Amino acid sequence: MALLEVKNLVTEFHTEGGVARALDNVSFTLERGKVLGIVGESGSGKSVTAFSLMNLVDKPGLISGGEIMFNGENLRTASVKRWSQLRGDRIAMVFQDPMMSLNPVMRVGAQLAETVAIHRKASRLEVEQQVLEALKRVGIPAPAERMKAYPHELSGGMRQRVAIANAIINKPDLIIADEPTTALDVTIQAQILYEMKHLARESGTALIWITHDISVVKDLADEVCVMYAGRIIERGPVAQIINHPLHPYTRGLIDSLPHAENHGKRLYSIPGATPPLLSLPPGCSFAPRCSRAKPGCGMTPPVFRAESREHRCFFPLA
Ligand SMILES: Nc1ncnc2c1ncn2[C@@H]1O[C@H](COP(=O)(O)OP(=O)(O)OP(=O)(O)O)[C@@H](O)[C@H]1O
Repeated sequence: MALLEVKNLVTEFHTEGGVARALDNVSFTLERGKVLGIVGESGSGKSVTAFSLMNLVDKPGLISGGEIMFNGENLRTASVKRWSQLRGDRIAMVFQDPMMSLNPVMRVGAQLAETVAIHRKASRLEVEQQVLEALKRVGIPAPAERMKAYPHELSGGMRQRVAIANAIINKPDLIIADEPTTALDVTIQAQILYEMKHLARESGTALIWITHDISVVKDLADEVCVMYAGRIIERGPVAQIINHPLHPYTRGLIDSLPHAENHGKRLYSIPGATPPLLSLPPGCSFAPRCSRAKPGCGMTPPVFRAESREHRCFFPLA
């Protein structure tokens, strides 16, 4: 049994202008200990996916359809009490801004200790050992000293490491990381990516890594879902997605990456912008931006097809 099975997940926002379907029948599977990358431009639905999985979608948003099976349990019907047991223990999240999960007026050690103590009974000494261990595992130097610090006394990179330590401390089955390295400089980004992958492998934790940058998932993920306007438009093993994308949108994301051959040249960018969810075109939502689009593409939305791989395109790349 897969750790996580998401089937036809629909999340909508009921706004004054109408109902915006931010997730439209999103489905994927994640095995224990594996890394899934979710990529797409701004507004494609990546964060809404994360918040839906954590049951953190707030009004005017609502999960209105589909199933989220986690360890065989249907999370769509889980009670508030069950969610408080799961969140921070079996499923944890790391945000782009570490202060989303850290308390600014609490010392680092105390907050990590609280994350442990909420979920299990342990002596003060045992908890302290666990906190020290978690801080060490995320590469924080002099962890005994850092335990006494407040978050604002740490650098951005260190704060993010503390947030990651807070996420891993109870050895969850799943960590959802929503662009956690975007605000950090490139060397720290690379270190954190490497360490997260290592941590996940070591402890059998599955990882969902959300990013707008497809190059980030290249060395990190096992599988990738590419999202566009609330739908997964292509899904598969990372090497296949990067080396042989089937959807022109995925191709566009890859072509927008800087690499040796386009050094010094103007970088490619996909023309146009993601359409607003309240006025999606009737057919393929990427068609208005797609250089390969044919008249039929604008008629009906493409369904998910599984040919050589799963994708949503009427005329996939060879
Ligand atoms: N609170 C909200 N009210 C109304 N619509 C919302 C709300 N939150 C999200 N949406 C809709 O869901 C869409 C997807 O948002 P989401 O935050 O998931 O995008 P994203 O892919 O994570 O983008 P980014 O990389 O910029 O964070 C938005 O474009 C917006 O139309």
